[in-house]
Amino acid sequence: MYTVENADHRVPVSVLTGFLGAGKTTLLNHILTSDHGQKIAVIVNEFGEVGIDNQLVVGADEEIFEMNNGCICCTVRGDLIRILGELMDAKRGVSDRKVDFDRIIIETTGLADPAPVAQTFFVDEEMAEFYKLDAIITMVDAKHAPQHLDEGHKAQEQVAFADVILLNKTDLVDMEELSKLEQRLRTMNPYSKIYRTHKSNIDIGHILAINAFDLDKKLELDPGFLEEEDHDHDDDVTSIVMSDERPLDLNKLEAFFGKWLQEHGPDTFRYKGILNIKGVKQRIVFQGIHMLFSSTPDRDWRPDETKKSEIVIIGRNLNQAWFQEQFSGCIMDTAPQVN
Ligand SMILES: Nc1nc2c(ncn2[C@@H]2O[C@H](COP(=O)(O)OP(=O)(O)OP(=O)(O)O)[C@@H](O)[C@H]2O)c(=O)[nH]1
Repeated sequence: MYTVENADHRVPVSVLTGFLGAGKTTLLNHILTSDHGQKIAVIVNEFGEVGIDNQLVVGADEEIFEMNNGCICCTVRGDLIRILGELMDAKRGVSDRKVDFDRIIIETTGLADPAPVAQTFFVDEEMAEFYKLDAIITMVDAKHAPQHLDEGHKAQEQVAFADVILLNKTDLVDMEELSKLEQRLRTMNPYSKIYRTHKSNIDIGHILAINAFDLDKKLELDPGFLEEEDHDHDDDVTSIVMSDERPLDLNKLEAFFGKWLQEHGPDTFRYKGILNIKGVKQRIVFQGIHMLFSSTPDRDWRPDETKKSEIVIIGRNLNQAWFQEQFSGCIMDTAPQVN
């Protein structure tokens, strides 16, 4: 269980993930050469002996830290924590080395599972106090994505975890293919923002300092998501959206969450929600990654807004009927609340 408070003083971290060759290094170069006026420390994880990516990254002012001996998500997570720890000490001035930076970007290998990387910032208390996970940015290669998604769990997971998806290499496919792919991505992950890019060219404001992990942020679902239909693909990664305006029963909800985490935690990659709980004047916001779950009271419901619970779950082989039944079981048997 984690809570996030006084988020503002912490150093934001962006995690850049994506399929092999999708354009991560191109994006990194775009960020580092843009006129953003920030000092960025970059942690590059290259799978293999030689960190070729390091040589391709431009920008002399930035500090590049390299992790070489394996994939960031498994063997080197300790290495990631070590580097983050060293950077923290260097910024605090408690080590011989002085490095100043305003934010960190971690470029992961195309094979990395984003979950353990994201979890690092919640599980380790010292990390959580110093760093704040800003967003997971996933690069998707418009040309090869359909094949990658058909073939691999990892590609699907990277889409599942994304807060922002950059649909890159738009020059290599026609509009119809692009729209079809975008729809497929949206079905897998309805709450990420999707931008189409060529050569990873994107307004930096769309990807940095977006606070995607902030608990008090309103749940932002793509408004067109529910209306569109394209069920050509049998992706194991899918999403479930549940909502209701009637208040929820807290005790039943706790039982539901208990069962959820115990029985379905490994399958639910990311979830977010806003809850309208009977007798509670604030909105309750919650989110989680697998079994790491947190919920906190947010602002009061405003008199002019409709109180509404809304839950989005992204995961693998989700049992939609089970989730819907459990959620429905938490609804108090009353008419919708009128403000
Ligand atoms: N046609 C086309 N090529 C692109 C685009 N964006 C990047 N590329 C090229 O695609 C290749 C791979 O780009 P990178 O930025 O190295 O991709 P990456 O995700 O860092 O690759 P890995 O580190 O191997 O996973 C390079 O040759 C880029 O110049 C694009 O929008 N269109």
